Amino acid sequence: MRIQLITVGKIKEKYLRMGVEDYIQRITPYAKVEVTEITEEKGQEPLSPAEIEQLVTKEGERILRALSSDTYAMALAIQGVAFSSETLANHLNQLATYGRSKVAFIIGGSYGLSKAVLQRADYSLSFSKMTFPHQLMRMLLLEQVYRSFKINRGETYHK
Ligand SMILES: C[S@@+](CC[C@H](N)C(=O)[O-])C[C@H]1O[C@@H](n2cnc3c(N)ncnc32)[C@H](O)[C@@H]1O
Repeated sequence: MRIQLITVGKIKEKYLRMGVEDYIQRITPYAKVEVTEITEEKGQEPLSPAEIEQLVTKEGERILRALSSDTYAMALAIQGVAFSSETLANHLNQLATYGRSKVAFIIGGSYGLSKAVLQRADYSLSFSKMTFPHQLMRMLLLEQVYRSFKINRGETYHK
């Protein structure tokens, strides 16, 4: 399986960069991980709703360009569907079974994901109703993807 992680913006904190690298290394025996960092749009704060919409739309256009048409896309969105770790593991397993070998996870920037990206996504996945910073979200997601592979292989991992 090829996992593409599409994220808006870069990771600035060293400890998060190290955590992300660590989980990518751990996932590598199970899947190839490719990170696509989309340039974050900047605006003069405070932004009006129209300016936010414009900014998110521009980021969304870049995200859509980074997604190939045969990629199964999972958007990370607070308002999406909340999965258990087992459900995510099963979802990835099903995709592999049905030959969907390219899976992208998309993490938005400070203002979230555009409507076009949410419409293109095959699924919207929520990690809870809480808002997490996008840099931390990247590490949390990779940990859950790693956990999925461990669950699917029946391998032991921390509870
Ligand atoms: C700082 S958040 C954006 C907050 C923005 N107000 C929104 O409603 O999307 C940055 C990105 O992290 C991801 N994210 C943050 N919290 C999340 C959660 N609880 N579940 C799923 N994704 C989350 C989403 O992809 C979001 O676009």
